[in-house]
Amino acid sequence: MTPDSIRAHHFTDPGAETLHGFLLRHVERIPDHPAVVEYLGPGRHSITTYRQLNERMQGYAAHLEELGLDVGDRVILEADTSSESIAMLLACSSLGLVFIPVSPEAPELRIQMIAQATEPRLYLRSRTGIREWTPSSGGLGTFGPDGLRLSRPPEAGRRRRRALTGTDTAYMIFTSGSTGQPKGVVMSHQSVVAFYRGMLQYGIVDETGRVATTSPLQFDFSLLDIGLALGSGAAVVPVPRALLRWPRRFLQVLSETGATQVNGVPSIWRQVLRHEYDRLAALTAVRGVLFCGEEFPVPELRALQEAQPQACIVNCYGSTESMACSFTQVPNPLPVDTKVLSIGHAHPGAEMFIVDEQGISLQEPGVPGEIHIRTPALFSGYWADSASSRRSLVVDPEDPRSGRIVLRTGDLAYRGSGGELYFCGRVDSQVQIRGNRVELGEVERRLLEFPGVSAATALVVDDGCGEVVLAAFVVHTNPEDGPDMIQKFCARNLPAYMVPQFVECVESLPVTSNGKVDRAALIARLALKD
Ligand SMILES: Nc1ncnc2c1ncn2[C@@H]1O[C@H](COS(=O)(=O)NC(=O)C[C@H](N)c2ccccc2)[C@@H](O)[C@H]1O
Repeated sequence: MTPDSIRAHHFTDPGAETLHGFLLRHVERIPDHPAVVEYLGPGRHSITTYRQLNERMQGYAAHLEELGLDVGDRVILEADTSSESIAMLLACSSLGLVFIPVSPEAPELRIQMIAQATEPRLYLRSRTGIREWTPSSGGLGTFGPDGLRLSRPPEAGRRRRRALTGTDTAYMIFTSGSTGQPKGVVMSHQSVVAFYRGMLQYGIVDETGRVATTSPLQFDFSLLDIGLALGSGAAVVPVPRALLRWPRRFLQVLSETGATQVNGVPSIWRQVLRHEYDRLAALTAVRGVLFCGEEFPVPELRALQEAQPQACIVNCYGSTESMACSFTQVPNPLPVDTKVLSIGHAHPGAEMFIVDEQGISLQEPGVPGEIHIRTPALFSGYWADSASSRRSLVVDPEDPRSGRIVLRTGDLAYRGSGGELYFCGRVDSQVQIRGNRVELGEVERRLLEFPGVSAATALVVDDGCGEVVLAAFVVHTNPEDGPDMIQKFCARNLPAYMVPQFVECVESLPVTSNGKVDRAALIARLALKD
């Protein structure tokens, strides 16, 4: 029986796999090593060491601990990635508080929806925040380098839990809701640590690494970046969101902070490749690039490889429900006939497999099936939505009697000759056009073969008369080749029902807050054209 007097200070069972335990495991060994390198403007950046990060976390945790919050209580963190927000998420983790990152740029309605759904005990905003709106109930505060300031304490609560276990929730990420109501992906400590352990076996960065992170904290890509850096004894380099859309400034941040690894969705490279190719090529300190979230258009990927021949480019596939799944190095140079990138095999400790509509596992090359993932990094479920959880967390179709749960991804892939997988769209992105089943990705890949097209998005809209219209938006560098040239090219290379009836050349594709192509915005633009 452990007397209370020697109970762990932060209610953490020493044996538990916890997020804060994992991310701070190098503190004792390299206390004076850079943990976070923050760009402050031309010629200025600040360094937070592992010791300083740990001290700031302990300071935040000591203040939070006085508030009578309990394991499992929710804390909304409105912040971008910074040394403070990392220290704050670690502090929450050390007390078993569930942090829910939301972007300072997130629409008010989205934050209100998340607050209403999760009933947070505390709403914390980084000191640099400018939002006027605040939740009407629960504790309220801001945090910065000088600590946590509460403008409204949380209602008094009573601690019921005795210790934090690995199955307790570390964080919740709300999906973008691009395909319906945003869902809260509930991630346990042991799942996120299991994912980190799998990822770190690739040795993507070493202790000299500086990992530039370009995703909003509300997108779990940022949590991958933080885990990749701190788990490797390297440093996190947050790229200020406001500079990301200015190619020259984006590259200046990378150059002045000494970034060696640049992580982000494909769209972060689009304007850089178009307008600052030479400055990108001058960035010789970059040793690696990792992208995820959607397919990287092959013409743009080739341009990135040419500008950064020394960089190892990794295609990271996965969904928030298991954080990510596979890390596949892009061949350098890409073979000339490359149409689709491999998403390879799952990280060590996990396994991807594909099944047909009957749930039969597919081994033969070239036959598409739905990706399922066996992994210890599974999410716990969607917050307050057991029906959706049951659709994603299913018994292993290859061994249903075992009761073993796997992730059903909703993604389609087929096997290559070596058993590796090739992503080929989402189950729900299969559309019927005049009675024919069409994979929109196949139309996009064909559009990308037209000379000068660097990015393309195909989608279907209802023409109001019960028919669907196949439309395409393309980023195209030879403006004299108009949409009709592209349509003729498609007509020569695709069956008639796959030829976009509407093609528009655009300077850039709209992106969501997470940096993915914003298909809803494109559909809305089409609707306005009627
Ligand atoms: N490399 C890909 N090629 C092609 N389609 C993809 C790819 N990575 C995802 N996707 C797509 O994006 C979906 C997941 O979307 S998501 O839930 O918003 N999560 C993410 O996109 C980020 C994901 N959690 C993550 C975070 C950190 C590293 C890797 C992956 C997947 O189901 C795929 O459809």
